[in-house]
Amino acid sequence: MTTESTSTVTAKIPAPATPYQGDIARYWNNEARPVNLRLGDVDGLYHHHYGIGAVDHAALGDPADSEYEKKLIAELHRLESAQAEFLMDHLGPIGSDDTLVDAGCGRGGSMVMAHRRFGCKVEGVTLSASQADFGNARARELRIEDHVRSRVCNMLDTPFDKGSIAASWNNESTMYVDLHDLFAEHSRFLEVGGRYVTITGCWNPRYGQPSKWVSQINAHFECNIHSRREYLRAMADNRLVPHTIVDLTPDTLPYWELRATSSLVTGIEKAFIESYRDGSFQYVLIAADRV
Ligand SMILES: C[S@@+](CC[C@H](N)C(=O)[O-])C[C@H]1O[C@@H](n2cnc3c(N)ncnc32)[C@H](O)[C@@H]1O
Ligand SMILES: CC(C)=CCC/C(C)=C/COP(=O)(O)OP(=O)(O)O
Ligand SMILES: [Mg+2]
Repeated sequence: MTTESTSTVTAKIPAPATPYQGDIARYWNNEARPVNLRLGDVDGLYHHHYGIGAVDHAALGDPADSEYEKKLIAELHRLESAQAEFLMDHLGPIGSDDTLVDAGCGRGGSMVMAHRRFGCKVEGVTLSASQADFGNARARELRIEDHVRSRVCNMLDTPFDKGSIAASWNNESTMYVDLHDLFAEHSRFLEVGGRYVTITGCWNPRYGQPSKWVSQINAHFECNIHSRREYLRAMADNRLVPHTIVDLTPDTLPYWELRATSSLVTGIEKAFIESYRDGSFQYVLIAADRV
């Protein structure tokens, strides 16, 4: 929907902090998978996360119908937006004067949703200049650029003042960073009493070690999935006290099972489905209070 390639915010792009961050910037600068763009085209909210909730089979109708694929795309998108709404349900009371931070903001779909829901400012950071440009162009189209801004910035080293942010989140973006470094930074810019929320995939310590499926997901996305144990330990070490933990694994499986039947498959569907089924991988929400 938006293809502008320049923006005032991203005009000066900082050098990557590490060679790995350079790899991740390149990865997301070059990403243009139909499974993300065609879903975003449904209503202009572009996500890079997965979905939760029951599939509405009545809305999908008959697979033999010529409109079925279009309905399937709309249904996958509805489940992805439901995931972002569920994350936002856990941010606590947010007023229009507050500022939120989306750490690893992708193309900015969640930022638009948060602004629409709370009327607040939302600051997003991504390593990818194309993503930041895309998000800023979308915000201009929606005339919300005074409230919603993406910038190219390392989430481990942000410009936000100490204690200045009411709530922050990572939506499927924690697997690219060291969790101690990440939570130290959220803890620094969050106000005391503020809320931190993540939805993430993590390997399950009860399984033992990362399964072959988890290793496949890491290789596919060039990321490094952490264990559930690591999240809780790193939060505890950084004044983030878990308030709510929800195992979303059963809620995300219908999304994956539906996606696996679509024309937009990317080849990673089997690894998610098998690892969620064998218990080696979990999809979780963790909401924590900054104390
Ligand atoms: C899977 S996408 C998730 C995007 C978004 N949260 C969403 O839900 O649509 C991962 C994002 O993390 C970002 N990312 C990874 N490492 C980062 C870092 N060190 N600093 C800032 N962003 C980072 C990538 O640039 C990308 O935008
Ligand atoms: C839960 C885990 C382990 C997530 C890894 C991070 C990631 C790449 C998320 C989805 O991005 P995307 O929407 O660009 O991926 P896809 O193209 O597969 O939809
Ligand atoms: Mg996607």
